[in-house]
Amino acid sequence: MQVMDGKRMREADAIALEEYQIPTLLLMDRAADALMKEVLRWQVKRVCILCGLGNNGSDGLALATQLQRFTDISVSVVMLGEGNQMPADGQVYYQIMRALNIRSFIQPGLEDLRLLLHESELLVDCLFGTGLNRGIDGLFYDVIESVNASGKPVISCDIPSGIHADTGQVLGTAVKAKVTVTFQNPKLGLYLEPGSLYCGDIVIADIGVPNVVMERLKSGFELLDQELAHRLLPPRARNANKYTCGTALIIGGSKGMSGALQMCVKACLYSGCGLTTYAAPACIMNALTSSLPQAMSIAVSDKQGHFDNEFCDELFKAAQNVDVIAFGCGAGRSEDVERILERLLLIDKPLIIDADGLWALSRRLPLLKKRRSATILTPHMGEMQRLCAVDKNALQSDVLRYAFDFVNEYPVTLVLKGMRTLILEKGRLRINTTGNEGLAKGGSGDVLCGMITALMAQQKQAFDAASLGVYLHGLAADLQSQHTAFYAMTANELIQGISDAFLAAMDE
Ligand SMILES: NC(=O)C1=CN([C@@H]2O[C@H](COP(=O)(O)OP(=O)(O)OC[C@H]3O[C@@H](n4cnc5c(N)ncnc54)[C@H](O)[C@@H]3O)[C@@H](O)[C@H]2O)[C@@H](O)CC1
Ligand SMILES: Nc1ncnc2c1ncn2[C@@H]1O[C@H](COP(=O)(O)OP(=O)(O)O)[C@@H](O)[C@H]1O
Ligand SMILES: [K+]
Repeated sequence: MQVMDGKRMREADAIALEEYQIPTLLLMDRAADALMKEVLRWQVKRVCILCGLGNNGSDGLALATQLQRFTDISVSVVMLGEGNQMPADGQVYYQIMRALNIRSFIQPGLEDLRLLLHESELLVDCLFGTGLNRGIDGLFYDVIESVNASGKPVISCDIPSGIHADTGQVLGTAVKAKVTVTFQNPKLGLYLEPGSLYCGDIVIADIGVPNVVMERLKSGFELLDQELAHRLLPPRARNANKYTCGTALIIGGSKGMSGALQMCVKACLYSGCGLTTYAAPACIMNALTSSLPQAMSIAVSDKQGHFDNEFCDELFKAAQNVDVIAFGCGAGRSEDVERILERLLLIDKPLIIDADGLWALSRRLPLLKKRRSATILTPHMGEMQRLCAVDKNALQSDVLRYAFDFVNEYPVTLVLKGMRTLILEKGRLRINTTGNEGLAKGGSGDVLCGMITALMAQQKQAFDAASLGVYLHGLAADLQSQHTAFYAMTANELIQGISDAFLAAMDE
C-alpha cells in the first residue's frame, strides 16, 4: 500500500476528474459512505459533525446528508462559514442538507458550541484535510480546543485537523482522534510524530480513484504491513542446510554490557540464520558461552573491558568468511572500537552497524562512501541526531527530510527507529505498522539488530531484510503483549515472540 503526500492526493483527484471523468462529488459520496460505516460502529444516537470550508468540510456535509437519509441518528452540523463559501461540490450537499432540515449551526458562539458538543455522543472532525497550509488560529483554534476539551470520542475525516499531511507536525493545534478514516491511500502525516499520536486507529477507505492513477503517482513511500512482510520472507528450501541459510558474525559486548550482545546473538539464532558466530572481549566470555550454546565464539583480548584492536586477527579472519557482519551492540566507546569499525568498513561484506558502532561511525562518516557492499544503519533518534549533527528539535520537526538527505549522501539502508520505524534508501521509504510501547526498554534494539542480521544472511537484500526485521520485531512485541503487560515486557519476552511473529507473517 502506497503512502501519499498532500500534493499527490490532489493530483490523483484531478486526474480522476479530467482523464477518467470521475466527478469529485462521486468520490465525496464514497468518502461519506466510509465515514458513515465508522460512525455506525460506535452505536450512538447523537452525532455532531464539524465542517471547515474546503473539501474536507464538504465530506462532512455529505456525511450529514447520508446519516439523515439512511439512519435514525440525530445529526447536528457545525459550519465555520456560510454555505456559499464552500466549494461547488460542498454546496450541493449544503443544499441537500437544508432541504432535509438537518440541524445546523453557522459559526456558533463558543458557549453554544460547548453545549452542543456536550450533548453529542460522537464528534466527526471535518475541519481541515490535506489542504491545511498554515497555522491554525482564531475561531478554528477555539473550536479544535473545545473539541479536545469535550472528552467526546472523535472520528477524523482523512487526517486529524491541524496535522500537516506531509510532515505530521501540529500547525498550532490539532484534533485528538480515536479513529481516522483516511481516503484512498494513507497520508504520511498519519505516521510521523506527533501526527501518529493524534490519529488513533487508522482506517483506509477506497473511495474509487482508479488504481492506475495511484500507480502512476508513485510516491516511493510504502506501508510495511502484513501483505508486504509476507512477500519479503526468505524462502527456506526443504533441502536447506546451515550454509545455504547464511552465516553471520556478530561483534560486540564489553565489560558490563554482555547482555546487549547476548540478546543480539539470540535474536539472530531465533530468526533463521544458518550459522552464527559472535566475537567479544575475553573478559565477558564466561557470561556468554553458557547462555549461547548454539553459537560459535571468538574471544578477543581486552583492554580495560573493551576490544583490543591489536588482537583482532581471528575476528577479521572470520569476518572475511561469513555472509554478513554486525557490529556495535554493547561494544562500548573507545579508540579501539573506532579502529575496528574502520577496518570492518573496508571489508567487502554486508555490514549492520548498531548502537556504539553508530557512535564510532559518526566520527568517520566519509568512509561510508567507499563501501562496496550493503550497509545497514539502525539509529534511534538520539543516534540519528549525532549522525546528522543536528539538534533534537530540528530533527524532530523535519525528520523525513534529514533522513532522505542522509541516504542521498551516503549509500546506506537507514533504519530510523521509533514509534513508527522508518526504513529508507535513496528514493524509497517504508513505514512500519507493528510494535508497541512494551518495546521502550533497553535490549529491544539489540534484538532488532540480531533479527536484521539473520534476515540479511538469508536473503541478501538490505532494504528487504531491514524491512522484514523491523516488521517481525514489532509483531513479536504485539503478539507477546496479548499476554504480557507492556510494563513486564523485556528482550527475553520479545525473543520468545519471534517464532509467533514468523508464523503470523507466513500466514497467507
Ligand atoms: N479533491 C477531491 O477530489 C477530494 C477531496 N477530498 C477531501 O478533501 C480534502 C482536501 O480538501 P481541500 O484541498 O479543499 O482542503 P481542506 O478541506 O483541508 O481545506 C482547505 C481550505 O482551508 C483553508 N485553510 C488552510 N489552512 C487554514 C488555516 N490554518 N486556517 C484557516 N483556513 C485554512 C484553505 O485556504 C482552503 O480554503 C481531503 O483531505 C479530503 O478530505 C474528498 O472529498 C475526496 C475527494
Ligand atoms: N513506544 C514504542 N512504540 C513502538 N516501538 C518502540 C517504542 N519504543 C521503542 N520501540 C522500538 O524498540 C527498539 C528500541 O531500540 P533502541 O532504542 O536502540 O533500544 P536499545 O537501547 O535496547 O538498543 C526500536 O526498534 C524501537 O522502534
Ligand atoms: K479532518
